[in-house]
Amino acid sequence: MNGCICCTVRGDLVVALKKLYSKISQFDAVIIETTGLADPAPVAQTFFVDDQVPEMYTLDGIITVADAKHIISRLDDEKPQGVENEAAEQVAFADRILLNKIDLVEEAELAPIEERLKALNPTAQIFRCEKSRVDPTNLIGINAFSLEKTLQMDPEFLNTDAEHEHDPTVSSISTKFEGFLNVRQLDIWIDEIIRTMGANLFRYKGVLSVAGKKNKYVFQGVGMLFSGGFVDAEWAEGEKRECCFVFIGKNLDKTVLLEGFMDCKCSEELRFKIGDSVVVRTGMHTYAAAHIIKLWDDANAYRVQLQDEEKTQMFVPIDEEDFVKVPKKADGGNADAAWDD
Ligand SMILES: Nc1nc2c(ncn2[C@@H]2O[C@H](COP(=O)(O)OP(=O)(O)OP(=O)(O)O)[C@@H](O)[C@H]2O)c(=O)[nH]1
Repeated sequence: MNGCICCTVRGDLVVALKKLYSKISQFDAVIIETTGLADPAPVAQTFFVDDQVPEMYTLDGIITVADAKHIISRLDDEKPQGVENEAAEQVAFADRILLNKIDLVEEAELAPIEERLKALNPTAQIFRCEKSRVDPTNLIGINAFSLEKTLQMDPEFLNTDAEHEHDPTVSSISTKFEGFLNVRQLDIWIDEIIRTMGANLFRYKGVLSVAGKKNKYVFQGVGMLFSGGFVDAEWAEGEKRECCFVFIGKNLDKTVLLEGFMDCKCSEELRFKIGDSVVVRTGMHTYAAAHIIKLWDDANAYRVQLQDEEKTQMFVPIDEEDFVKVPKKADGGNADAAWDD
């Protein structure tokens, strides 16, 4: 179910664990992956305070994955009064810590990061890794969770009435629409929001239906690190083409994010056809007369050939007046004149 695993813990999670138990012969263990914003305590508590769950399952261990590039900023986050720092909680509750993405920081930065983690949790073993590649025998079947140790750290651990508050400044925004998106416009937009709000973007991801392309496009990022690309999965015949995204972060400007994403929506139908004479923007203040030679080329709306001696070819990424126009007839296709207004 959607929502916060730590808040719905006495509901959905317990029901799911009990249902799974009836199929226990078909699996070895249950791995619960919380979001980075979950409080681990109530999740772990489930294995001790429910009437039946403790007889069905043993809590083997809590593994926390820390992003080497971002963990210090998350630990330094100032939280509103009464709100726990989730990153600190997750580190403190861990039996094993994967210090992941070590390729994104200098080697010399790792030791101070580990010191910071050890200050919060002196006993958890730390594994430096990339792409979380760690021998699974270090993580599963380790019998590492200790109730005694946990109660020393958090005497209220077994108190089922304890409430926890989430940071109200952290939220998520998601939306989807049916149709197509211009991925070149998305690149421009993502660049801009990374510049303006990147530090507050904890996680963002989406699956997009790109105009002119058969394959699905997946974009995702953490903070200012964005990646996106076509994946090895085509839109199936008859499958509804749609675009969806989610942003999770702090002080999100939901209107800006929604409007920016919707601005990338486009029609697969283009205004011009192959052979049409147009005027295209070639730089900030430069324009040139051209002919359309290809539609939807490498996710760009057009490929055009300029009417210069070299017959230069270029992409026109977006089918909008700012990028490509009908030449003004009176000027006989004078490129500069097309942008006079
Ligand atoms: N450079 C680098 N990137 C990594 C590493 N590990 C994961 N990533 C990238 O980080 C992004 C998030 O990876 P996920 O494994 O989906 O992380 P997650 O936190 O479980 O993501 P969600 O649960 O989907 O929020 C992806 O783009 C990964 O390719 C790493 O060691 N180095």
